[in-house]
Amino acid sequence: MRLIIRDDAAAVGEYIGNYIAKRIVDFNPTAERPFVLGLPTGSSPILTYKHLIKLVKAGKLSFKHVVTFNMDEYVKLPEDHPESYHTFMFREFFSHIDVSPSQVNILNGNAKDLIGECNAYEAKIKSYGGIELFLGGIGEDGHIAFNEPGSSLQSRTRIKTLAYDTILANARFFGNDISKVPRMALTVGVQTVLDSREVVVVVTGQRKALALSQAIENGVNHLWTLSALQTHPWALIVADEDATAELKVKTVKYFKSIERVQEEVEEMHARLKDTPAEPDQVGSME
Ligand SMILES: N[C@@H]1[C@@H](O)[C@H](O)[C@@H](COP(=O)(O)O)O[C@@H]1O
Repeated sequence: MRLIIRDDAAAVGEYIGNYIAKRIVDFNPTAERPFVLGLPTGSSPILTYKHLIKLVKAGKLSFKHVVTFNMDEYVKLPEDHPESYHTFMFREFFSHIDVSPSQVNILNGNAKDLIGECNAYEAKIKSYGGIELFLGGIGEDGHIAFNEPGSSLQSRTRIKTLAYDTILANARFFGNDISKVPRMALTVGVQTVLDSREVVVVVTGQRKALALSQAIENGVNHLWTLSALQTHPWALIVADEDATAELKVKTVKYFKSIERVQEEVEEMHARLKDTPAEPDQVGSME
């Protein structure tokens, strides 16, 4: 796992936006071979979405051949409710980029057969050959998507009852009236996230500091479901300084030092690419 630390939430959004854009551009998606991107809601990814929108508007990025799968949706909240995740995604992201709604997948929390809806979602992800990159956020209790504390780390898309902490945290979106916050949601499972080829998680603000330290400094633990990321071969957490408040100095120093080494390696690769090889060097450069 890698941890990248930036000064503030805006710098985190810019970093992740550029990171995802590079992945999509390098993948060179086509209609037959689309880039499959998993996406979250919440306030944390908004600055990433804003940066991606900027890149699309500047003509540097296109979502024409990107297929998206959202992490979760409330159960029995009308799709056009201002706080449904359908409304959120179109308001904050999809309506500003060149993605066709037919390429957008969001769980239907109003489906008659909720279990069937969840199974069909997993099957649809598989039909695309899995998710290339899953972007996620975390709750204050360390949940990823709506995989609340105690969730199976092998869970797949299913119905989940929300933890009281999550209901309290999300009441701010429902006029601070907890009675208006849905009690259940459909969510991808921890294993659904782990199955993607790459996972990138945005963690910003001091209120996420405890969750971040539990997720990376202690063992894999179902009470902090983000910690399952420790078992993923290609996971990246991008945090702001505030979110590192509970980390050990040693942890922060370690991840900052490997970021510097990584940068040096990338610079070296870029230099090698830019320097035309002498004929007698060609063999050794392959
Ligand atoms: N289901 C979502 C999560 O996917 C999100 O990560 C979390 C954090 O939200 P915020 O980024 O607003 O703190 O909120 C909800 O619980």
